Amino acid sequence: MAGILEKEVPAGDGRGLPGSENAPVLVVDGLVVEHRNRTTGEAFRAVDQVSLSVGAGESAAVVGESGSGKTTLAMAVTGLGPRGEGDVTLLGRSLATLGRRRLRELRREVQIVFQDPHGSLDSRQSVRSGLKELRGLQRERTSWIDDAGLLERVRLSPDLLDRYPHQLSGGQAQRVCIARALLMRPRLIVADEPTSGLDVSVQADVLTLLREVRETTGAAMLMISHDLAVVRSVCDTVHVMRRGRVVESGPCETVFTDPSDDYTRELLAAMPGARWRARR
Ligand SMILES: Nc1ncnc2c1ncn2[C@@H]1O[C@H](COP(=O)(O)OP(=O)(O)OP(=O)(O)O)[C@@H](O)[C@H]1O
Repeated sequence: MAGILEKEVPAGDGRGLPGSENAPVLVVDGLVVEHRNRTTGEAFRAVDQVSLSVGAGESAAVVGESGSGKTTLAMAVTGLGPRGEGDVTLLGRSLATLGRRRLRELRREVQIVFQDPHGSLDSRQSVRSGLKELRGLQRERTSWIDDAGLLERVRLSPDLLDRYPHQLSGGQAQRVCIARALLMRPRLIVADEPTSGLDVSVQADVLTLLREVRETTGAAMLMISHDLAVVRSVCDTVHVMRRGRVVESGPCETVFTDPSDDYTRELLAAMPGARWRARR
């Protein structure tokens, strides 16, 4: 199939920011994030000494069962949740050292695709008016493509531009979310369980699309998932999280075929064989 994304996406404004093509886009070093237990009020480490890095054009996954700290980690590195202690470096800049203005500029380089596409879109806005609002926020950065062309890139008909979120299927809504992320030409895409709210029939298409977006834009991707089959189909490296800690990291092929940690083995054993063994 001829890739709709085959045309190159122009570099984002952030190309001028520190961080060469080969330098890691995201480096997390010894990150600790605490929450308070909702019942007892005691602090506990939801993320405990986590270190990882993702380079341009690479895709890293964080996997683990529910409550292992994946979302807390994603929120900390995107600045949407508590930042915690330890260091998060984005495009060569340590988030802790940046003032509010520089932090806001740097955050433009990051786009997040969430699990619930309908919840991510403003129910009062048509697809077109949502895009218009985004363009209004950053005119220069978003002027590289028109709305119809953008939708075509994510294999949606321009006819959908005048629809409201409730008039879109889950798969269509997630494609709109990916289109909105693509419009901003991010250097880092954080995808938090991007297919788990979708029908199985459209999951593979959305994953393929995410992979194409990453390959075409050269963005780095950090994918959060509990689904090892999803991770294996999209990511280069995987970090297995348990109770806030990374218990195993490595290339997907190695971790999935020859895991060194018992917990990873348990996760793999819990997967239906045909699914996680299925290669790209
Ligand atoms: N705002 C919060 N306040 C208190 N505790 C929290 C908060 N957010 C998350 N937690 C707790 O921190 C731990 C890690 O949660 P987190 O959502 O990061 O895990 P997760 O691996 O993403 O889980 P899931 O896959 O279910 O989303 C859990 O015990 C969770 O209950």
